[in-house]
Amino acid sequence: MISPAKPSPALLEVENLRLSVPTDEGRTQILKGVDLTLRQGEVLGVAGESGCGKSTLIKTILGIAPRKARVDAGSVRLAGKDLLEAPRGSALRRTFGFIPQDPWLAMNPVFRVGTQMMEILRWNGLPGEEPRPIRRSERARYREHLVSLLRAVRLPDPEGALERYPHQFSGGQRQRILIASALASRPRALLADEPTTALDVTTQLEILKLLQELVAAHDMTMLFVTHDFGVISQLCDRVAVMYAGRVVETGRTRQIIDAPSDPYTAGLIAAHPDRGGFSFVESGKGGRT
Ligand SMILES: Nc1ncnc2c1ncn2[C@@H]1O[C@H](COP(=O)(O)OP(=O)(O)OP(=O)(O)O)[C@@H](O)[C@H]1O
Repeated sequence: MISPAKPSPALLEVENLRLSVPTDEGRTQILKGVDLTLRQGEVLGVAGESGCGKSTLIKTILGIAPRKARVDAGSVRLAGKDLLEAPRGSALRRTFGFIPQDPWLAMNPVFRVGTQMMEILRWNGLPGEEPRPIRRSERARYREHLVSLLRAVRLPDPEGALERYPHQFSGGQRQRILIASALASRPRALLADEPTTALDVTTQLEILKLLQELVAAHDMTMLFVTHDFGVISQLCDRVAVMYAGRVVETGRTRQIIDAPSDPYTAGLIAAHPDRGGFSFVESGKGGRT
C-alpha cells in the first residue's frame, strides 16, 4: 500500500472539461470547466445536488454522453491517454466498470440474468482476456466465472440466479447483480452513479457495506457519485464537491467535512441529518492529493 505521504499515480485526469447541449435558445452549458483527478487505489466521492452535472460527467468519461452533447473544451485522460477520442468498446474504454443508479431500469426484463451477464463478458472479455465471441465449448468456463462473481456479491443461489429473470429479484439483489456485472471483466476502476439512491434505507446500508468490503478486499479504484455526505464519509478517501457544472472544492473527506472552505460545501454538510456524527472510512489511503 502506498503511504498517504506519497501520492499514488493519477489514473483518470479531467481538466477544464466543458460540455454543452443544444436547446431552443442556443446551447446550454452543463459542465463548465470540471477539474478532477482519480488516483490509483482510492475511492473518490463526487458530491453535489441534483442537476449539478454529476451524471453527465460520468457519462462523458464512459463515452455515453447524450448524442447531441458537445465537448467544447478540456480533456479526459486515462493514464495519460486521451479518453475522449477513444472509440466505444476500445481497450481504453473497457478500463471502467459501471454501476448505474437504478437497478430497476438497468436490466432488460426479457432476458435471463445469465444471458445479460454473458453479453457483458462477450463485449469486455474474461479478466485478462480480449473480448471475442464465446464458443459453445467455452460456455462452462464463462459460466463458472459468473457464478463466482455472484457468490462474491453474496447473492443467494448464484447458479440458479443465472437462470432467472430480473423481476424475480428484489431491488437490493438486482443491485448486487449489477455490481457483479461491473466487476465481470476485472476493470481497473469502477464508476458508480448513486448506486444506493433508488433503494430503501436498510438495503442501502447492505449495498454500502458490500461496496466497502469489495474496495478493501481488492484495493479498488472507484469514482462514486452521490449527494449524500453520510455515504461519502463511510466510503470515500477524498471528495470533490460539484456545484453548477464545476468542482468547487476537493480534499480528504475528513478535512472537507470538518472544515469546508467553500460555502456551498458547508451548506451541503450542514443539511445532512448526521451532521456532527459522521463515521469515517479509516483506510489510511485518504489524502493522496
Ligand atoms: N440531454 C440533455 N439535454 C438538456 N439538458 C440536459 C441533458 N442532460 C442533462 N441535462 C441538464 O444538465 C444538468 C445536469 O444533469 P445531470 O443529470 O448531469 O445532473 P446530476 O447532478 O447527475 O443530477 P441527479 O443527481 O439528479 O442525477 C441538469 O440541469 C439537466 O437538466
